[in-house]
Amino acid sequence: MVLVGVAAKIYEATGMERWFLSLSRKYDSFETIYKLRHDLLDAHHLTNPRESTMVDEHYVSWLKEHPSALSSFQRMMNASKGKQIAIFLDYDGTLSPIVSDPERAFMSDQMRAAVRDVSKHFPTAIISGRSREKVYNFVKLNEVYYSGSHGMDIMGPTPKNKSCDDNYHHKTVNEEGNEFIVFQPAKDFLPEIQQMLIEMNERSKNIEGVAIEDNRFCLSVHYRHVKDEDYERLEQQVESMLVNHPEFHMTRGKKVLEIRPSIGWNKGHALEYLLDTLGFDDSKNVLPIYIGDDTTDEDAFKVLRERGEGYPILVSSKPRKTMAFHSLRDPSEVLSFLTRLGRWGAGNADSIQA
Ligand SMILES: O=P(O)(O)OC[C@H]1O[C@H](O[C@H]2O[C@H](CO)[C@@H](O)[C@H](O)[C@H]2O)[C@H](O)[C@@H](O)[C@@H]1O
Repeated sequence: MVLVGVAAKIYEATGMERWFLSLSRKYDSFETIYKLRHDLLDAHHLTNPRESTMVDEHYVSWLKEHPSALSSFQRMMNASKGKQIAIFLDYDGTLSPIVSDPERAFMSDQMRAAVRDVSKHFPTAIISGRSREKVYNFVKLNEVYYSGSHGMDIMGPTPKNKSCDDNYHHKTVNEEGNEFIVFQPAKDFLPEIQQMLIEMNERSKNIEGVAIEDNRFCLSVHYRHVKDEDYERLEQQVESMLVNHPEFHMTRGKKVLEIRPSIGWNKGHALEYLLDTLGFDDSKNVLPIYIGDDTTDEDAFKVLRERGEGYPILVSSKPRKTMAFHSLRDPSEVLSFLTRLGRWGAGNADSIQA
C-alpha cells in the first residue's frame, strides 16, 4: 500500500498520468489498474496537479462514449414508445451531493419535487447503500419504492406471480395505509453484523476521524476524515476482522470501506427483483432508466446492458470506466434530467400506459 502511494506521487511529479490515462482508455486490461490508481489517489487524498488541466480534454473525449443523458433525452423518450418507463435512482452522489458528513447528505426540496413528479407518471425506486429507514428519512416520499443496504432490504410492490411465503419476505403498511412486501435476503446475518459493529468500533477507536455507519445489513467504515498515514492501519483492521467473519467481504466506495455479507446479492439483483415484482419480466414492455454515481451502481448498469434494455446513466464529472451508456455530470444535471422527465411524463405517459 505504501509503495503504491509512492507510485501515485511519482505520477504527480512526472506527468506519467497522461500516458497512463491514454493506455487505460485503449485497453480493457488496464481497467483494474486504472481503478486501483483512482482509489489510491482518492484514499491518499491526492489531487494530481496535471489532472485539472487534463480533465476537460479527457472528459470531452469520454463524453463521446458516454453522451450526456440531457442531450440524448429526446432520443431516449422516442425509444420508449409503447413501453413503460421505470426509474431507479441511487441516493448519495446522485440525488444529494457528496458532503463530508454522511449524516448531513440532505436532498434539496427541488430534487424532492422532481422525484415526486417523476413518480406520478412512472414507477420509481431508490436503490441505496444506506439503510432503508435512513434513505427514507432523507427522501421522505411515500410515492416511491425503497431498497436499502445495497439491495438487501427492499420495500416493493406485492409480486403478482411469485410466492412470498418464506422467512425472507414480510408484509408492511406505510403511513398512508398502503401495503408493501419487504424482502430481506441477508436477514440471517443480522446478529453477526451487530457483533461486527461493536468489534469495528473497538478496532478503530484509536484511529482519529473514522466514522462507522450502521446500514442494517451492511456497515460503512468512512475514512474521509482519517489522516493519510492512518489509512493503511484502518484497512488492515477491517481485513483482519474479516478473517474471523468468512461469510463477509469488503467493497470500496467514495472514501468508504463497506462490509457486506457474501450472499451474491447486489444493486443489480435488487433492480431485477423490482422489475420482476413490478410485472416487467418481459423486456419488450419496459424501458428502465437507472441513474447512479458509485462503483456499486455498476452492478445495476451491467444488468441493463445484459438484458439489452433501458438506459444505465453514470453521474460523474470525471472520465471513468463504466458499464453505463450515458452520463450526467453531477446531481444538478440529475435534477435537470428528472425535471424534464416529469414534464415529459405529464404530457405523454398516460397515453403510453393505456
Ligand atoms: O448507494 P448510495 O446511496 O450512493 O450510498 C453509498 C454510500 O453513501 C454514503 O457515503 C457517501 O456519501 C457521504 C455523504 O455525501 C460521504 O460523506 C461519503 O464519503 C460517501 O462514501 C453513505 O454514508 C454510505 O453509508 C453509503 O454506503
